[in-house]
Amino acid sequence: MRSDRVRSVLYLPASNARAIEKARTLDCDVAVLDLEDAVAPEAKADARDAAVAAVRDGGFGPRLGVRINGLDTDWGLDDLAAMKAAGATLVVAPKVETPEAVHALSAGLAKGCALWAMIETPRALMALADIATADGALEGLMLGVNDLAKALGTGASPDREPFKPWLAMLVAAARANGLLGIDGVFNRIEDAEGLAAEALQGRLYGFDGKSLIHPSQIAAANAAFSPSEAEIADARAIVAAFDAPDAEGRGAIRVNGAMVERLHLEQAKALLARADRA
Ligand SMILES: CC(C)(COP(=O)(O)OP(=O)(O)OC[C@H]1O[C@@H](n2cnc3c(N)ncnc32)[C@H](O)[C@@H]1OP(=O)(O)O)[C@@H](O)C(=O)NCCC(=O)NCCSC(=O)C[C@H](O)C(=O)O
Ligand SMILES: [Mg+2]
Repeated sequence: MRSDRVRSVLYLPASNARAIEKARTLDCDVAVLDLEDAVAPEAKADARDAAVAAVRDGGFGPRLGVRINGLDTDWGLDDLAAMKAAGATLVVAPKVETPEAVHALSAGLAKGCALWAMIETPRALMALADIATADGALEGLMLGVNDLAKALGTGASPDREPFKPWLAMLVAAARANGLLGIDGVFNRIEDAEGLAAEALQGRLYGFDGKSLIHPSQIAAANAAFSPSEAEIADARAIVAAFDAPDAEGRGAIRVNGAMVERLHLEQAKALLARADRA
């Protein structure tokens, strides 16, 4: 059965045999073999073969995806056909800008294969609502912060100030259409503190998980996107308070000094269910 747990989504170049082997041993929720920007043009065909072999051989954690090249490149259509033939169950498409692109990609996938569309150009930001409602095989939206920073001309900022509108918009588009929302990568491999803060920021904005580029980043993403002990304790207190006899017939009660309504009870139960699954 497919897992919807996407706390940690680790990219690795499909041209890197050692990384593919290593990914089979890692605790990421999703491994994404990259055929696009992490693979040089002269290595594209071999990388595609390696991705096909990896899909066929399996042995990865809960989910394995493949990021293909854009359909407007020399490699995209062959990548898509190869993934269909190999039986890939998740394809990530870079630089999706229109609902028509979602339809074209969906038409090239095997039945049951999910599609994640990368939002990483200004045109995609302007067409986000149309892309998110395109349906087809679309299961998730992924933010591509490197391409987006380049195209928008944004500067570096510790708190991702220039990205905040797009973080919120992507999550809203995902939630409005029952899609997964995956935050972008954090490039500074050695900055563990910065990664932890950015992963928590993504969680705060409502993302389901974070894109990663190195095995050392997995634990921080898994922690940030799992319910914390404090959240579990709060959720249990809300459930217990609504179970108490004096809450009967009441829509709003006081728990630990705050107003809590039945919508919070639903949230609390959902969080506890997630904690149980973790
Ligand atoms: C960034 C890297 C090139 C760094 O490589 P390197 O310095 O060689 O790594 P290490 O020596 O620290 O590696 C230690 C061991 O871990 C394995 N490893 C490294 N990275 C990965 C990985 N991503 N997945 C699996 N395993 C990995 C090494 O093989 C070592 O193993 P061992 O031999 O057992 O010690 C490199 O990390 C890397 O290539 N990362 C992924 C790059 C990538 O895929 N980029 C594409 C997506 S990023 C992007 O731009 C998203 C979006 O499009 C946007 O626009 O934002
Ligand atoms: Mg990109």
